[in-house]
Parts: sequence; structure tokens; C-alpha cells
Amino acid sequence: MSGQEPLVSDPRLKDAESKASTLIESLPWLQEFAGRIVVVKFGGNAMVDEALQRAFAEDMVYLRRVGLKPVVVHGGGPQITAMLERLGIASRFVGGYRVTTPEIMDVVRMVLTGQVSRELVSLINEHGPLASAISGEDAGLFRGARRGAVVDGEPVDIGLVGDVVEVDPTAVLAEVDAGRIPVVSSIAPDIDVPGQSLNVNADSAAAALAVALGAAKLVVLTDVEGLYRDWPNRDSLVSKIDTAELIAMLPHLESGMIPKMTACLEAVSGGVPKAAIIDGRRPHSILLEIFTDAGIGTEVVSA
Ligand SMILES: Nc1ncnc2c1ncn2[C@@H]1O[C@H](COP(=O)(O)OP(=O)(O)O)[C@@H](O)[C@H]1O
Ligand SMILES: CC(=O)N[C@@H](CCC(=O)OP(=O)(O)O)C(=O)O
Repeated sequence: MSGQEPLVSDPRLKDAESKASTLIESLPWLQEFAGRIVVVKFGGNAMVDEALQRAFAEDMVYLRRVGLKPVVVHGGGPQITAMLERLGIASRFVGGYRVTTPEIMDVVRMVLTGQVSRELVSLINEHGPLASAISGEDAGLFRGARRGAVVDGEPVDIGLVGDVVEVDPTAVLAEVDAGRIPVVSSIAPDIDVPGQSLNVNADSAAAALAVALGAAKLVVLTDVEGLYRDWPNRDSLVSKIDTAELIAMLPHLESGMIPKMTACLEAVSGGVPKAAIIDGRRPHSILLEIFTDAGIGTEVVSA
């Protein structure tokens, strides 16, 4: 470096200045979230694209290394469907939930706890011994109660599908306190039938866990930029919405968004200050959501 040229004309310095300003933009958010738990629901395309999976693992390690306490709850609907097809077992969704026979429940457990959790833990642990898998069936984490679905106003039996009705976060907190990143699968022992487990929608499990952990934020990854007020009009993306507005909007939403927005509503109503749905197709979308002023996606806050 000669020091003779004006600083601003040096492209390297311009680039460095822009990087510094991005880093410093994260300061208020680091101050808000350092030491706090953030629950992240991993799902959608980000789960089936290897580059996006790797970027997600990096994001979790980054959050942990800068002092946040990320807890991951993962989905796995497409992987369960693929395994059922390989095994020649027919399955269908009613009202957004997979009709779950005892045979399908075995496959759900095999795929979520035995495959998806393991793969995610491995990816994170390429960066250090950070992640550990916990099923909702482990250490009394979740207890569930069966739920049905409603189709055309009529209640429908959908088998071994449940909602999380009790959370004992002791095991998750022990991992967090040990400096690890818990990776949670959404299966819950049935509170009414000993020895039976229930298939729980992962968005809803993530919300229940965020509430029980007193999380500072719930972030839900999906395959769309966020919530659209007037779907599919692409000009109608909502950047921020409060719970009162969301309650009014819920009956008009289409199926894919219903469990996600219900999860955000449950989290914020249960005391989590913020919940966001963000585009998991964009690499490092979580970092953009948490550490930039504008964020991305749709943020739900209390009314
Ligand atoms: N109002 C809305 N805003 C955004 N997406 C919507 C809306 N209504 C329906 N959708 C659909 O919901 C989908 C997200 O739900 P889903 O496919 O279940 O997500 P994921 O696979 O991420 O769990 C979007 O890709 C979109 O097609
Ligand atoms: C009851 C029910 O439908 N459970 C889901 C559980 C996995 C999940 O929720 O995965 P995604 O987040 O990828 O959709 C299922 O069987 O597909």
C-alpha cells in the first residue's frame, strides 16, 4: 500500500467499508439476541437441497459462535413421503395433516428421528462438536394429544396425529447450557395412551417449544418470500403484522400457510416477542432476518 491514492478510489477499501457497515448493522441485533434462545423451524426446499442444507448448518454454527442459542426443530414431510413411496405404502393429507396409521407412524419416526435429524446433526458437526439430536419422545420433552381434522365443516379422524400439549424443556436446556445446538424431531408420546406416539406437524411443535423455552424469536423457513396478503399477488408481501390482524386473516389463508401462520400466532400469543416466516430458498436467509434492520420475510408481533 503506497498511501498515495485517495482511499475511496481503492476498490478493495470500498468493499471493506461495505463489509464493515454490514457487520456494524448487526450490532443492535447482537445486543438484543446475545445469550437468548432462538427457535428455528427448518423445512421446505432448504431441507432437500444440499447447498442450502450446508448454508443452514453454517448459519446455526454462526449464531452459536456469536453468542445466540439456536434450537432447531426440523420438518421432513417430503422425505417421509419419499420413504413411504419406496416402501409401497400409500399416504394422503387431510386438512394439511398426514393421515397416520400405526404403520405410517413407524416410518415417520424412522425418517424424522433416524434420518433427517441425523443428517442435520452431521452437517452442523462438520464445524465442531456442537449439535445433538433430541426427539420429542426423549426425556419427556413433548407430550401430545390426538387431534382430528375438519373437512367441509365435518370432523374427520386422521389417525395418530397430535398437538403438543405439554413440554418439559429440561433436556433441551441442558444441551443449550452445555453450549450445544439441539436438533429436535416432532414426535410426541400420546398423553392418553401409554406406549403410543403421535405425528405432530413440525411448525406447531416448533411454536410449542419456543413458548416453553421462553425464546426471544421463532423463525420458520418456507418456500416462499413470506406471507402474502392477497396470495398469489406478488405485490402483496407483508413485512410486519400483529396478532390481531393475523387472526382476522387466518380464515382466508390457503392450506400451506395455515399451519405456519398458526404456529407464529401461537408462539407470539404464548409470549415469544417475535415470530418470522422467511424464504429458505435464499442461502443464509436466517442471518439476513436476524441481523439486518430490514429483515426479510414476514414478522409477527404482539397486537
Ligand atoms: N397467503 C399466502 N402467502 C404465502 N404463501 C401462501 C399463501 N397461501 C398459500 N401459500 C402457499 O403456501 C406454501 C407454503 O406452505 P408449504 O408448502 O406447506 O411450506 P413448507 O414446504 O415450507 O413447509 C407457499 O409455497 C405457497 O404456495
Ligand atoms: C401430522 C403431519 O402432517 N406431520 C408431518 C411431520 C413432518 C413435518 O411437519 O414436515 P414439514 O415441516 O416438512 O411439512 C408429516 O407427516 O409430514
